[in-house]
Amino acid sequence: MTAADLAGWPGPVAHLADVEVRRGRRTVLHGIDLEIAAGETVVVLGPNGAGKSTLLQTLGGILPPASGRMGMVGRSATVLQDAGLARRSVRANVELALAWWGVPRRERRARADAALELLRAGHLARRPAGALSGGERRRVHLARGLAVRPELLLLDEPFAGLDPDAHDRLTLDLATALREAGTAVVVVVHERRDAWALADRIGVLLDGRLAALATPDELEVAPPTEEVARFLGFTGEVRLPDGLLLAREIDLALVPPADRRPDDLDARVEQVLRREHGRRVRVAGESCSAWVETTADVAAGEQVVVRIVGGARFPTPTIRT
Ligand SMILES: Nc1ncnc2c1ncn2[C@@H]1O[C@H](COP(=O)(O)OP(=O)(O)OP(=O)(O)O)[C@@H](O)[C@H]1O
Repeated sequence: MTAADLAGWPGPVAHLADVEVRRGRRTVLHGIDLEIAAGETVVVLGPNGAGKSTLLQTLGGILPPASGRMGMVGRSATVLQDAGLARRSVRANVELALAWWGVPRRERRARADAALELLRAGHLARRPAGALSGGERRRVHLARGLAVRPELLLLDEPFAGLDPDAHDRLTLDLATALREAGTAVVVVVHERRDAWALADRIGVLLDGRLAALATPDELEVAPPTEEVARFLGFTGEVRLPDGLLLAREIDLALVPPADRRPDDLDARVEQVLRREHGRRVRVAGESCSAWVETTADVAAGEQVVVRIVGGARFPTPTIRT
């Protein structure tokens, strides 16, 4: 099936239903339910060893499920972060991929150039592939993946190993390129901010299970479980009369004691870490233990007043010590 056959097709480009995947005798993915809609970007986040690469390999048809159902419309293309390039020009490398995918010779050059442009790598077309920086090489790989116009593009850690500026630029350019190309994509990333920058939906993979699958807005407001919330950075804990609040640094604020309200919390500053702007302050009190982002000039040992301005609420308290 080709992309043309998909026009007007309402269903997902790929779906997994109750899929289990084994590696050797170990089950590394359990009960995975996932549908990827045409044009959608699904970002997969999870700690090391959670099964992210295994999920990509399953979607790519490399690792068949041991049980469950899996369906795919058309073809998938996988872009590995450290795959090699042929010792030819950048454009020739993209054209090679197109040839391999059966694209007629007369179409290859225009499609290669368009894909390179999409990744802001048009100026690299005539460069030898061996003479690229890490960030440039990554763009060429991604252009190659987009040029073949797969029904589903699979990206495994596209930003790994880039310096912070190259990382930020590529995140932005990839988000734009994916929107313009309209290709359905599943991307594994390590950093939460990349997930938020790219995703239509985010899947959180914990210990081989899809512990959450939701839009960035939904996940930010209401992570489904404590485990997911903690993984997403809601690591501060506040004991409430009716449950537990898990909080990110920005969900709590230090307020001047004179402004104290009845719901505010008393705490003591335990640690102060400078950052480029402001400070991260570790506070602990009778009912809270958390990091708070602040511009206030506080020192370890000081008593402070903490206000709750966000966070995720859970009914059953399970404070860890
Ligand atoms: N070839 C293999 N044979 C057996 N077990 C494997 C193999 N590759 C991975 N595993 C195991 O499967 C589990 C999932 O690995 P996977 O590489 O999918 O995780 P990941 O989330 O991509 O991790 P990372 O973030 O470290 O890349 C891990 O426990 C890993 O040890």
